[in-house]
Amino acid sequence: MTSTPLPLIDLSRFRDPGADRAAFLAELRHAAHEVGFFYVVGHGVPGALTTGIHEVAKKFFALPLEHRLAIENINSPQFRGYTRTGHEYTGGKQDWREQIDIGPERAALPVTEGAPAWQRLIGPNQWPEALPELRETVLAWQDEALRVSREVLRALAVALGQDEGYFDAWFDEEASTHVKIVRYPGRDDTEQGVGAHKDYGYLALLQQDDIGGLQVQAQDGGWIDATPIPGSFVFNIGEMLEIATQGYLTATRHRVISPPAGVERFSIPFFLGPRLDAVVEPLTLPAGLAGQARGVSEEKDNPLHAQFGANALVGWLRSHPKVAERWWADVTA
Ligand SMILES: O=C(O)CCC(=O)C(=O)O
Ligand SMILES: [Fe+2]
Repeated sequence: MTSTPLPLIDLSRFRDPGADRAAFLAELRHAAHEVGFFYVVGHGVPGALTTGIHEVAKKFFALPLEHRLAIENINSPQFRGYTRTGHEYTGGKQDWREQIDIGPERAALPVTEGAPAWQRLIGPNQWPEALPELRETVLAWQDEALRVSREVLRALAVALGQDEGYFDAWFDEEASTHVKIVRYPGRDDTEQGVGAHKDYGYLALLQQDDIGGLQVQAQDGGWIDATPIPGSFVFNIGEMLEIATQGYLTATRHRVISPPAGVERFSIPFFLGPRLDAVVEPLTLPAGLAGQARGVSEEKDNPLHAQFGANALVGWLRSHPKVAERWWADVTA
């Protein structure tokens, strides 16, 4: 275990005419290239909203199991809704967390012959009737998480020598957003809260409480604690940015160690990806950076797909075998 702290980026410096923009961009580029994980402050998200979603998350997981199961994800071909503790798998091993998955609210498309399988990821969410305030709080938080992540992505585009709007072309109305509301119950027997993995979109933003447990893999293979910093979000690079930059940025592996027995941890990750139909192309890096691109990682158990819908679908199928078995047997076969 290493205790090197992750870099901290003050995002307000990106638009501040009084700030040293070149220094800001160099720091951001360094954080994203060297570590792939960094804290973001100066994001402008009201404290009332971050506190509000934490409170509503606590209320949801305190509901009787039958109310949580009323929105179980097994009802949803789109993997939306509630996952019970122990029903999610990472690296082939059971994770120890319960969660709600929420995506863009859309009607499911009619299934047509020859349509790509990932189209079936488009569809409605499941919201708990027993806790109506969850929906409005999550939607308000999701708007802010989207705003902040797109701002980070614009700053990254500039730091990579592109126009600020470079990535905007990959969004339109179909921007892929995904919110998870997670509770890690404490345990002492094994440590996997969520196993080591990479995130598959462009960027992930994480709101975590003050318990800790998130760890980031350093380039030397050691694990760095992403110790909670109040008022910050933790950001990390996903696989689509690794593909877009040919490994100048890499999707960094991370995991969560379960809190000890009797302690619970809440976290709210938000994933920003391109449109499901986007095929992410390599961007042209400035000469000074291109030489530092490490190439796209080739792992037997996790081949990366430039077609985002396919990449996302593989991730869902791997994590939720019960939903896969019920709704996706034709694809997994
Ligand atoms: O809960 C956390 O701290 C991280 C969760 C995570 O990495 C994920 O859900 O992809
Ligand atoms: Fe993750």
